[in-house]
Amino acid sequence: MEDKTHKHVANGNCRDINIAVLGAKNVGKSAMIVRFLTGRFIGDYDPHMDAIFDTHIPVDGKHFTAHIMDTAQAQDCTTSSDSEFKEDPVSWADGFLLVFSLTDRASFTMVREMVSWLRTVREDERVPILVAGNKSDLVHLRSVTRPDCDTWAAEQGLLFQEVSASEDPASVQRAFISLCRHVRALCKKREKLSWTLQRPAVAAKLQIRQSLKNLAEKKIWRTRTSTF
Ligand SMILES: Nc1nc2c(ncn2[C@@H]2O[C@H](COP(=O)(O)OP(=O)(O)OP(=O)(O)O)[C@@H](O)[C@H]2O)c(=O)[nH]1
Repeated sequence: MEDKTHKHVANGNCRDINIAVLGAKNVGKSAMIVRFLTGRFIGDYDPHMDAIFDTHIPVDGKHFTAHIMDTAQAQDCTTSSDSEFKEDPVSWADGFLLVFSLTDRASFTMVREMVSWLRTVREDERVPILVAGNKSDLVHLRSVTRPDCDTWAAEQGLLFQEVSASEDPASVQRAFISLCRHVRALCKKREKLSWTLQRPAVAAKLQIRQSLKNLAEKKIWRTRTSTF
């Protein structure tokens, strides 16, 4: 755990990615993080564990550092103004892994509320979100169906994956990597846009366009006032 105060990639650093893992209690947030970081499934996790873990991972052939925040304390982050985190996960994160349990319908409802809420509170509405339905191994206890998840995810334009932290390590790996890839793609897009806007020719063009717009507005205003 190194630097907890670095800025998210929206501020221009595509080599570091902040991921906040959110969801209801007992859905397997810590289990997924531990599985991703260590490859192991322990079974029981300290429910009061809240931390940021750093790991180096490759995405599309390039290595970068992912900072992963386990929000064990935030049972409902939408009302966590008294959160014990040093960092507010909502403004800190570049991407969100929202976890629910496929055996717990209420946790699915909470994740759906979280998506709407995140899109309201984050200025960049298209903040990357991946929803993971965990505990897919507990087939006999399942209460959230695949069509339920797929339909909702498609409506919302969200990435969705079923995972099992206990039985399917590759599914957990895929979920994290896929979210990181999405964050990086967005970061690269922003980087390219800001580079383009800084080019003198583009800046001059934008300035001319703005001047023409101002002139046109002035002209409309004059025409309107001269009719009185
Ligand atoms: N069968 C099964 N059990 C799981 C899976 N993932 C986690 N669990 C179990 O679910 C329980 C809760 O896991 P945690 O990782 O502590 O859940 P959490 O969301 O971090 O919980 P809080 O810290 O209370 O917010 C533990 O008993 C885990 O062993 C899974 O994929 N399959």
